Amino acid sequence: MGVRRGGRWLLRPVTFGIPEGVVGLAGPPGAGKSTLLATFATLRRPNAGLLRILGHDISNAAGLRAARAGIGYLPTRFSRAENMTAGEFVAYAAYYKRTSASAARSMLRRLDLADAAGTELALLPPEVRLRAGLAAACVHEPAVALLDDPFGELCAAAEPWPTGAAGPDELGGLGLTAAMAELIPVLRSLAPTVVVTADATDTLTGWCDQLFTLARGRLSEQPTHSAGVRRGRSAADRRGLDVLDRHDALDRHDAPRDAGTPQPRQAAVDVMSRRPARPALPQLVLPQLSLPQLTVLRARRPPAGSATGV
Ligand SMILES: Nc1ncnc2c1ncn2[C@@H]1O[C@H](COP(=O)(O)OP(=O)(O)OP(=O)(O)O)[C@@H](O)[C@H]1O
Repeated sequence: MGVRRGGRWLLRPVTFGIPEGVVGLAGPPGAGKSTLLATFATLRRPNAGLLRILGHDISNAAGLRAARAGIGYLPTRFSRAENMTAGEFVAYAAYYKRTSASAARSMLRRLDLADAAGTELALLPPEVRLRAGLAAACVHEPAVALLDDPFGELCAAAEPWPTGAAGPDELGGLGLTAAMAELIPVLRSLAPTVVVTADATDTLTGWCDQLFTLARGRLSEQPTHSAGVRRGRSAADRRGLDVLDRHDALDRHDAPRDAGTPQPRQAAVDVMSRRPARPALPQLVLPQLSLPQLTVLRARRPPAGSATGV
C-alpha cells in the first residue's frame, strides 16, 4: 500500500507484513509515522493498495468492523482529555470499546494505576499518564496495539533546559532510562503485536523484536539487538519476513501489471490466517514472531475508468 499526505508519498507503495512481537518504527519528525499508524488504526485509508489487519480486508464494512475490534490505538497527544481522572479515562475507553467496567478496573490494577485512578491526567507524572493511556488503549485486550510515540513526553521531560541546567525532574526522580525500563515490559505485554513509533532509532533499539525506519517515503529494516529472538526464528518466521520491505514494488508501481507477474503476497495472507490464540494477560511473554498479523498487499492497478483504486 502507499500513503500520501500534503501532496507527497509518506509511504511509497510497498508490500510488507508485520509479524507478532514488538515492532519499532523510527523516523525524523514529519516523516509520516503518525499518519502511517493512523492508517493502520483504520482512521485513514491507504492512498494506494490494500490493507489487511488480522486477516480482515478493511476496504469492506464487515472487515473494517472486525479489524477495529482487534486494534488498540494510542495517539501521540491522547492526554488532551487531561481533565479526566485516570480512572474515568480508562472507564470511558471501556465503554467506548464495548467492554465491561470490571475490565477497566482490572486494567487499572494490572497497570499499577489503582493509586492514580482518582487523579486528573494533567496532574500525573508523565510515566503514570502514559500508563493510563496504555490502559485505555488496550482495555479491550486487542490483538494489535498501535502506540504513537509513547515515550515522546518522557524524553521531553528528561531533557535538560537550554541553559544546560537540569530539567524540572518531571519524572519524579526516575531517570529516563529507569522510567523506560519499567514501562517496556508493560508495553510488551499489551498485545501479541505491538507497533511503537519514536523519532530516534535509539529509543527503540535493544528491546524491539523488529525495527524499521521511515524516511523519504521508504521503509527500511534496521538491526535491533534482540539477536536471541531473531536467531530463534523458525522457517515460518522467515517466510513471514520474506514479504517485508518489498520496495521493489515502488519503482514498478506505475507500470502496468502483466498476468505472469508472480504474487508472493498471497503467502503473507495464508500465513496470517493461522493466527494463534493470544497469550494470557498480564503474564509477560516473549512474543512469537511467526505469524504476521497485519499485512499490506500491493494493489492491482485498477482498469482505466474504474471507480475504485483498491
Ligand atoms: N494537516 C495536514 N495537512 C497536510 N499535510 C500534513 C498535515 N499534517 C501533516 N502533514 C504532512 O504529513 C507529514 C507527516 O506528518 P506525521 O505527523 O505523520 O509525521 P511524523 O513522522 O509522525 O512526525 P511527528 O513526529 O512530527 O508527528 C508532514 O511532514 C506534513 O508534510
